Amino acid sequence: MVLNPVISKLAGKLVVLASASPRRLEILRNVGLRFEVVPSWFKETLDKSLFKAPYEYAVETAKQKALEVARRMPIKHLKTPDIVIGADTIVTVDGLILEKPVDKHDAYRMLSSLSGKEHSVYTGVAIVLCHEKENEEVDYQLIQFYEETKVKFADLSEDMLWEYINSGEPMDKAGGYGIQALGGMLVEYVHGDFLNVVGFPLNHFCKQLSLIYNHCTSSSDQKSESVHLSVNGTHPTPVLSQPTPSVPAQSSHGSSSIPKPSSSSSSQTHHTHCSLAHKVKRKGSDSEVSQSSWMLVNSLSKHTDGREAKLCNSENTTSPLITRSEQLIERDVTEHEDSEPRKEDLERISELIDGFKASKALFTASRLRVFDLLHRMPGLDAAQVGQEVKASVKGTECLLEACVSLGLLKSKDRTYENTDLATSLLRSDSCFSLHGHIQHCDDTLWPLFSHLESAVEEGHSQREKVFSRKPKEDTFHNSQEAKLRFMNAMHSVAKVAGKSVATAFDLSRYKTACDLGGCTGTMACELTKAHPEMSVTVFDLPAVVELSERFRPLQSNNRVSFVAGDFFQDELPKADLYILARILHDLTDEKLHILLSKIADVCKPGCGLLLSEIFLDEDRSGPSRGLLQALSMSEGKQRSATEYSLLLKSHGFNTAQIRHTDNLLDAMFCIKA
Ligand SMILES: O=c1[nH]cc([C@@H]2O[C@H](COP(=O)(O)OP(=O)(O)OP(=O)(O)O)[C@@H](O)[C@H]2O)c(=O)[nH]1
Repeated sequence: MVLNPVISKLAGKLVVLASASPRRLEILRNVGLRFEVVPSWFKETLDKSLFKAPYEYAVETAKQKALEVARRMPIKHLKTPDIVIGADTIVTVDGLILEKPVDKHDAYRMLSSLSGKEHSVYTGVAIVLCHEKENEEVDYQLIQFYEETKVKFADLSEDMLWEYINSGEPMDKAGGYGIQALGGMLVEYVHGDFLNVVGFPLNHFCKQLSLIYNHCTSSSDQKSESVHLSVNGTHPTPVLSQPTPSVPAQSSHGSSSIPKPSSSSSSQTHHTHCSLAHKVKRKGSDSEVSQSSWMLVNSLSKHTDGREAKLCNSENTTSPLITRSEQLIERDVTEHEDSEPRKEDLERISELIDGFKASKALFTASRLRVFDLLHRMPGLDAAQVGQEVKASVKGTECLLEACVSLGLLKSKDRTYENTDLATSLLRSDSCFSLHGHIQHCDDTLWPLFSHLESAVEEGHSQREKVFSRKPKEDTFHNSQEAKLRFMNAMHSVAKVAGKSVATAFDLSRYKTACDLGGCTGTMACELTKAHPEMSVTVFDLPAVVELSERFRPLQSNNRVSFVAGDFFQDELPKADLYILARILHDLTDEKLHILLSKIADVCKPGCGLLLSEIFLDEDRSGPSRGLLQALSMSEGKQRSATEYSLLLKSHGFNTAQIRHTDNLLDAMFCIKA
């Protein structure tokens, strides 16, 4: 990229944005940066009174967000990113730090305190460079900075304030406003980087990147300190995990290649303070070293030997760290070709090879209701189980032993009982039973996957061949039993994932919702539980609505009602929030646009859309449950959060928040512009 060559230096690196903010995603995506989004799980609860200046709080929060993801990824995602970017935006006025409002009254408190005044917006940014070493340990280097922008609000009348609050825009935004949208109308002037207010100081970020990749200063100018990461199980915790209040900012920094900020006053157009100081404890010494620098570079290492890693040296304009990692990769390749296979590689491959056997053992035990039986009668031996489930003793014994090895059953003196996992998820009558989903996998997906080779060769689903029915015929043209099985599968997934989706966002402003294709009403029920003032209409095909009566005693709730209809053909029920859970991934592009256009037509500005699907990683490298599902899908396709976001944007819905729930389904909340 000519405009900013440093962006292209990141090509080929695994860059991760540790943020759920759709604005940060858009700002970075717009300049051509390719990255994955892994929102941080760090809770923004640092004690603000520990920080001398507000920007220190923002920088520390950004650092904790980025480090949490940098540490989690090798363990949970089984890959180590090259760079993790974290950010935190705050507003300060009258000595107070304002973050995102928790409810409408909080938004009112914030916005009325900003009315008619100038305030500062700080975004703290942390860039964590991860360097995987030969022994699979990871070195972390940390670069932190912040940007300040001054914003002046006009005087806001009560009517204006409440109209703005009721638009729903303030809720997920620092200080309770979005300068890029309706909130822009409240602003008299902006002094400084506009994008910094929106959530990411792009210009400053690019400067820092070029400092890392292009213009390294000498190692003596750019000191880096080793910080010991104490290893606690698989979650190393840095010694500096607590906020470390800094000494006052210093502006001078040797021969740093980034110009010093000009002295700032409240009327300056660009505030770029970057002097931070942290106290780092050296291994083997109790002395605390204060470091104040234009850019703070800490090398955080899991090593306990106190070795220092330098980011740059004077002879070499590229970071020796990067050169070293490239050398490592080269050597690794040759070593792996010649040497014996590694134990963990063999284990991984065996696990994959045997995966289908494990699935089928689970499906069979589930179909024979082994988990129900052992819940009622724990401590049976193989002969007793065989007798109860009408199966051979020999076969039952093999199945039970296999289930023990898979962690589904426990055995003692050749008798069997359920593990906690089986009790909670595998019994057919447990609250979070996945029994219906497992049966669907066995009845429908298993046969489809045995024709995977032809599906891949021919590029389309093998449903017709496998179930001898025309592709246009869907599940609901089949027997009552098939319909019920399908509904059971949907029901069980919605039971397990429903609460995470329903509670992912503050939807309290919406009083009427409509769950399109809401099946048995499980998600609707979870939404009414999470939002006591909300009523939800489940809109689904007449056959589904009729059969859903069988599930109703499970979720008796007078705020959930059912309307029969076809969302492609019939008028949609009126609502101010529409829910699309596990619908879009299964539709062709054409159907998808028909449906989204229909929703957009009935939505007024401010109406919400709650989307729930599996969101693929931005580079489509996972999660495998999403990618494996795609192998048996008939019409649609799996998408990343960004792809869904752009799709919805093309129908006038702006993404307000995205949640990777860590449950079976992720969630996205959009607002009609
Ligand atoms: O004018 C605007 N001001 C601020 C925003 C958005 O506000 C949030 C700030 O919150 P935070 O920094 O905590 O980030 P989160 O959204 O919670 O995401 P993380 O996962 O990174 O914690 C941020 O989204 C700004 O974009 C705005 O949109 N306009």
